[in-house]
Amino acid sequence: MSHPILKTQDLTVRFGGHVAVDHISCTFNAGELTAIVGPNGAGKTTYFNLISGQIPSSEGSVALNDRDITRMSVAQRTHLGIGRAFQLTNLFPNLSVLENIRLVIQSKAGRGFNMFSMATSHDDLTRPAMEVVERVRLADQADQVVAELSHGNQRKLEVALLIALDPLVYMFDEPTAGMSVDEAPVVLDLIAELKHRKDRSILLVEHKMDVIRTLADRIIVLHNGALAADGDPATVMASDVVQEAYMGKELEDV
Ligand SMILES: Nc1ncnc2c1ncn2[C@@H]1O[C@H](COP(=O)(O)OP(=O)(O)OP(=O)(O)O)[C@@H](O)[C@H]1O
Repeated sequence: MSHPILKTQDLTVRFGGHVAVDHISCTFNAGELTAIVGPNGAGKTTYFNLISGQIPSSEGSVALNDRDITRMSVAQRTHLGIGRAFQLTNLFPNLSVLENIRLVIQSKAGRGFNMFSMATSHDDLTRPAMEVVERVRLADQADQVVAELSHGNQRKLEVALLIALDPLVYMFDEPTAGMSVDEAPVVLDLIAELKHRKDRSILLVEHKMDVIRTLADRIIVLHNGALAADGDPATVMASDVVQEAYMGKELEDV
């Protein structure tokens, strides 16, 4: 049964006189992938930043499994189960793909986040890390230093790190941006696989209509920082608010 995992209540942030996120109250359920859409400047990234703790809110609250996390740091939120892809990238650009994933697994296992404690004998960490590497089809790059990866493979690594972390709330911000048509399906398949985890909630900021159509169970629309629509994809996409909000803007295919 789907249950609420993440809740924002009247979540608001002001930059000077500008209200970038305006009293957004929304609940995100387990087993649900919610696409967050809206025109440029609508507040999508800022809403993400408030949920993951990148910026403090001016008003309102964020709760994870009914626990108030509004004043917690990014690290505390990550520990409790908020997982945002980019937070984890380039942790150690001079370490290999496998080593980076192993560090996340090590930290998740409660053994601290200490790269100096790494040793090849840590088979119990290397094996699950290698499984993740294979799952995201980075096996050929497992020993490659992260800084030298192609853009597409760096994006795959973002997803890999998140899978290794296995948070309660997966947050993806345009996960296939800048990827080639050959590379994007791997990432989309991985996100689709995550949907089988019925005890997790997935949030996805996305402009590409085909991606939304394939993955979303629900769409919320932000407009001028406020929640303008919320519902199943077919209903929301056909709504006046979406048609008016975009009017030939960047949401592809509307
Ligand atoms: N740190 C900041 N200081 C001042 N204004 C900001 C700051 N961050 C965001 N804004 C403003 O808040 C509004 C929302 O921006 P945000 O980046 O969240 O929109 P978005 O929906 O993610 O847009 P895009 O699709 O272009 O990424 C914009 O008007 C932006 O200029």
